[in-house]
Amino acid sequence: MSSLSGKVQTVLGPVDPDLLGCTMTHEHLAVNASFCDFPAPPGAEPEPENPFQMQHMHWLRQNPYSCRENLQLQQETGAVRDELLAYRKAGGGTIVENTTTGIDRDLPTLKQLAKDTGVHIIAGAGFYIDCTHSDATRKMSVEKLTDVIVSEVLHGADGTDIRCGVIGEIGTSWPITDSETKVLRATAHAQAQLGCPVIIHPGRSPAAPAEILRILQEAGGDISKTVMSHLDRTIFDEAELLEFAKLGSYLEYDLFGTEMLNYPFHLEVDMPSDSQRLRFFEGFEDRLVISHDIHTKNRLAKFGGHGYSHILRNIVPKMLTRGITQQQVDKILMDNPKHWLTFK
Ligand SMILES: CCC(=O)NCCS(=O)(=O)O
Repeated sequence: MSSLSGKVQTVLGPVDPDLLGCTMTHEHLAVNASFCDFPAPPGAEPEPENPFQMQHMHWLRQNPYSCRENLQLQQETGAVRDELLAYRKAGGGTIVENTTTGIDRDLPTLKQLAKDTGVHIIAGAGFYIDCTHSDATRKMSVEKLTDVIVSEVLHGADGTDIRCGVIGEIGTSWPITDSETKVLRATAHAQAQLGCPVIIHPGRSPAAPAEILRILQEAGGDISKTVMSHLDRTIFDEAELLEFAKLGSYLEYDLFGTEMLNYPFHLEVDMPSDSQRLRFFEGFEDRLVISHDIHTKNRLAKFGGHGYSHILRNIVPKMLTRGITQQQVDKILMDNPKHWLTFK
């Protein structure tokens, strides 16, 4: 195991896990989400000419991926800084920033944001979904990919000495591609060396999460230190969720604040509302983590969105009125992230 054992690695260096406080396990503070560009679904109104105006807020919320400018979150560092200050005021302590290679990870900006706001920021190592892999990434062997990931954690990434504290979000499509399979195996090998946390973006099929865990496990990964993201758009059947939970990963509901009629990437999916998300929680609090996965401008407070404090300000009170106890809330927001993020 590495010298990071018993610590959490932030962009400002290793910290004692007890310092993390409330943690959002899946956010983006600076990401270029152009790869998400998607035409509005059949029947939707056309894109307004000047979309960031009050009268177009509803259109943007319903069609966030059909407006290219909306996908440039990396242009909004000032607004993100203000939001992180508000997040601290609302009781937030830590944010896991899930931007990996292929979607414009910006470690110097993350480091500056952490210094300016006092929020602990944990950066992600590794590679996103296949369509963002470069030719060089595709050509790498599992061994080479492992070396790159290990180096991003131990020495720093993107030509900086800023170190990543988690592997992921590692992106997969459905079906999982050859290049993604190699990255998953490399992720498992790197995790076995480092004893570090891993977080996965599954493809959009209920079969994807279990298949990913199978590949990781076969390659020596530690499922108990792995988060499966985006379950709120992936597994809807209660029995299927129960079966998946038995595999032992953390279960992540990370699209809080996303309420849209047509989920363009999979029109068969009915995106749950925030209230409906809470219905999946019963009995899982020992393995649950939650977040917003903000990756578009319209979700920032500056553009009329819910911002990074939505869970702390609005969802926690709703959890309490739905019979989730304060002790369970603390597990979900503090204890589970802390245990996941601590190096073995
Ligand atoms: C970069 C963030 C991202 O792509 N999130 C996608 C979320 S989901 O729509 O696939 O659930």
